[in-house]
Amino acid sequence: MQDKQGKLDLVRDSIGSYPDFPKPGILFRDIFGVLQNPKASECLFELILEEVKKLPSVEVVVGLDSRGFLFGPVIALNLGIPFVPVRKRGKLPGKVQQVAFVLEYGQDVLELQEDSIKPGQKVLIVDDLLATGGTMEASCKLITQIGRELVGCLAIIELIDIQGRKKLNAPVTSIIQY
Ligand SMILES: O=P(O)(O)OC[C@H]1O[C@H](OP(=O)(O)OP(=O)(O)O)[C@H](O)[C@@H]1O
Ligand SMILES: Nc1ncnc2[nH]cnc12
Repeated sequence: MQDKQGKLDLVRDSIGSYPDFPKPGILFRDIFGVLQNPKASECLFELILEEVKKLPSVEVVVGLDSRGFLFGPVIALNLGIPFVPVRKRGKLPGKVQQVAFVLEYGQDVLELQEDSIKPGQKVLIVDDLLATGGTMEASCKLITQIGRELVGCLAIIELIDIQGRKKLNAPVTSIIQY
């Protein structure tokens, strides 16, 4: 049984770092390095669940396309609550709500199925990484656009210098900070 600092160290040491990917000047933090190491993966999920259980009554976990899908369903399963995806444009069937958001080059659209979250349900948004916060901010807008209550945002990795959390009107939790 490892203590909290031991778990954090193992997870941090397992995150890959790739300079100049996918373009010059970006230091890419690769969460898949953690999932390739079962012990690190176990430690990460323990750390995540410890944080999530501090939040007030989460009733739905929303995961962001695509790396949020690696964590959201496991969190939801552990809490015994539904998992709902936010996807990039054109991937979800049925009636969807849309939010456009600005990326470094150009823009994209995120979508959420309208009937996926019931009125009054409290929502936690989960993604692997918070950088500019553009993706998380657009996802927060989707939740409030359909009139649902956002209780928190969880990013496994937070790039703190970029200050993406300033864009978000909900409590932000992260596990590993760079
Ligand atoms: O805070 P931001 O500046 O918005 O960046 C964070 C987002 O960027 C990455 O996703 P990406 O768009 O690369 O898509 P992917 O998860 O499908 O690889 C990451 O998984 C977050 O979703
Ligand atoms: N530096 C980074 N590493 C991995 N994913 C990212 N998404 C946005 N910035 C990123």
